[in-house]
Amino acid sequence: MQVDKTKKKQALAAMKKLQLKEKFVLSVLKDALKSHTWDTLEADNFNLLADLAFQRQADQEKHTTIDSQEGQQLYEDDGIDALYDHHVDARFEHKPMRSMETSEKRSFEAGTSSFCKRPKQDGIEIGSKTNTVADVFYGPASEPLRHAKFDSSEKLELDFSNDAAPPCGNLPSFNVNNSRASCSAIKYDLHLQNRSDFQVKSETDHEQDHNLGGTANTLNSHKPDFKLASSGRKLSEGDKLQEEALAENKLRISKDKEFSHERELKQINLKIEYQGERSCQVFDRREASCATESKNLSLPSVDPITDGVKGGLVADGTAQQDTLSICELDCLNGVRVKQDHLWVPKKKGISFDLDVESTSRHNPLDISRGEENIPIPLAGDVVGNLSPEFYYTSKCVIYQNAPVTFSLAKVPEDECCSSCFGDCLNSPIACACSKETGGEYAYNADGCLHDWFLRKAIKEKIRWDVYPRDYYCPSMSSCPIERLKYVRKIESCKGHLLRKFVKECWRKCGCDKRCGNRVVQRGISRRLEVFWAPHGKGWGVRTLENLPAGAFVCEYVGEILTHEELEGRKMSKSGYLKQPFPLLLDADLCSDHVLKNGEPLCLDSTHYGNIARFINHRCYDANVLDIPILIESTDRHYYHVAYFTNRVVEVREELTWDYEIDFDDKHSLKAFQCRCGSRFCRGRDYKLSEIS
Ligand SMILES: C[S@@+](CC[C@H](N)C(=O)[O-])C[C@H]1O[C@@H](n2cnc3c(N)ncnc32)[C@H](O)[C@@H]1O
Repeated sequence: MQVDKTKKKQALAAMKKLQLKEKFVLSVLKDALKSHTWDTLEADNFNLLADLAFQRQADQEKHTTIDSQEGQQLYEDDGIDALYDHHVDARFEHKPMRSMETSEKRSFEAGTSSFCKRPKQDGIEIGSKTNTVADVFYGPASEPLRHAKFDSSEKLELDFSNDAAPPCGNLPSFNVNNSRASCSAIKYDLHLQNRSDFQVKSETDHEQDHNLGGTANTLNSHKPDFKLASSGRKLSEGDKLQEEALAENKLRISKDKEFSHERELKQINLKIEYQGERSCQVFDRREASCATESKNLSLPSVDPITDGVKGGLVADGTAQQDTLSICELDCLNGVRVKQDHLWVPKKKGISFDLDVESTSRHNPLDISRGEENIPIPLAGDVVGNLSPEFYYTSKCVIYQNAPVTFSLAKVPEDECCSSCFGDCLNSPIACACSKETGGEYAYNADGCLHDWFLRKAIKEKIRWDVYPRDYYCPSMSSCPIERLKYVRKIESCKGHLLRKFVKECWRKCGCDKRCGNRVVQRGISRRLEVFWAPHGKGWGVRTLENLPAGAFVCEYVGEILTHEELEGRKMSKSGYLKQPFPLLLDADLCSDHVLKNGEPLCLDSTHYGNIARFINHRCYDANVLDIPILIESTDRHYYHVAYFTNRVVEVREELTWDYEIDFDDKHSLKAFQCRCGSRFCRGRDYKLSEIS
């Protein structure tokens, strides 16, 4: 059957949105047309075609051989294969969700189908490749970062929902461009499309500022958070004007000075002008701040814009200059805001200047301060410090009492490979270090986890998710973790997942440092970046390169604490641990050996940590998995926690990990309003119930 070019183009465009390759789609289309009419294929925005394409993709993937049958046999089949097939599809976002109930199928609309690989939440495509401001300014990550790049014809889609709040909470956010060569200031006019969807059209306005070293700075994704009056509520004068301002596209945000990207001392002048005919207070200034977000981020509720306002603004359109008292604010993230003038220019509404000083100790080009093999940059699309402040360390450090000592004498001869040479992976006989994984190395020659190991580890987690009760701690109410909790009623332990460990070769082994069985100890080798994550999650981590499944991302590094010490920390400071997440080293807690108080350990990256402290949580279908790694000893009560990708992860995708939060546990300090966006989100009900 002949299909005209336009139709074919439409089909390809729709499939492209689902990240299906053109060649692949053409071949599916060719076969599909043998048994289906064009009309059925194109109905519901190519629903059937998408279905067939994903079916074909799934069939092809089924035929992919698992690379080590012997290794797989290591672990006897535990009967959860069916579950695995069901859930792995969900975890592997890039696979079709074939196992979904038909009733779950929503009508397909390119990019929103239930078969769409990227789940959506509230209409926001997670990890989507729409033009974010950062994308437009910096281009795709494969291009050198931090070059001002802006196509004034581009329309930027900015998300003014609760998502892209600047780290400094109350401050407008702006880009810092580290390129010293170019210099441009960009003015935006905000255009109101509808109440929840703004679009920002740009007008480039190149201004050279040689006085400040020619450093470029672009005002970016300003999140005014101008709340429109909710329907049903009587509009105040301010609300009305605010709505009017937005509706009339009269709001202009610009900055009029360049500044140096070095964070020690920075002066930024931002101007927000209302360009309507009517002057006076255009919007409630408190509402112009990111107040909602600041609550989530535990930022001070002080509003630098509103605080200190002296006197009111005139309502009759005549000019009046108003001065703010100096308001200095130390946001938790270290940004200090100094504001000394708020003035109302004649006829043109309001305008104000903010001077921002940053006091961060982190170098945005490498927050690791050279601790890692490769720099860990802080994405340049927002200004703000990493909060709360911490010291970057690439190796775990003992806080005080943790009984962790390593010595060569403690490593038994049969638990190392002193007679090995070079690369153990090339040795015809697997060395003693592979005993932990049944005589097979967990890593392949590319330094990634073998598929068989990865799949087992994923299954392990799924089993845990589905049958947590199978994992009750044998010691139940005497669980060493529960015993330490400062709650009146000691609850019986909800269980600890007994994990499969990987043992790496180490100093007592005869092999080379480059031996293939030494991956985690060699440190980060992939290009990663800390960025301001979408959907109000705060900072996050994304990859700047495509990662295969099983790739080592980073280790979770922090202070090694005893449980008593951790509980003490929790008690000592209200709100402590709200940001970084302490991690229990409980991968072997349920074995026969019952640990005494003080023995169970945990890692806390609040004060000392590495990039892992920025990895955000995602319920269930996160793309990285934590694997316990033994390096210096085979004593499982202290081990390294390493993150590996559990599927292919694309460049610029956010890396997420399932914190295994018990959202039902109201005592848990860990609980937060989950904004992971996963369709399997466990925290959503919690969130809704908490809000209502
Ligand atoms: C380990 S830190 C991750 C880095 C953190 N976003 C930051 O800005 O430092 C964990 C904290 O991040 C936030 N977070 C992580 N995942 C989240 C999610 N799915 N939804 C909402 N907040 C999240 C929570 O505040 C949590 O306590």
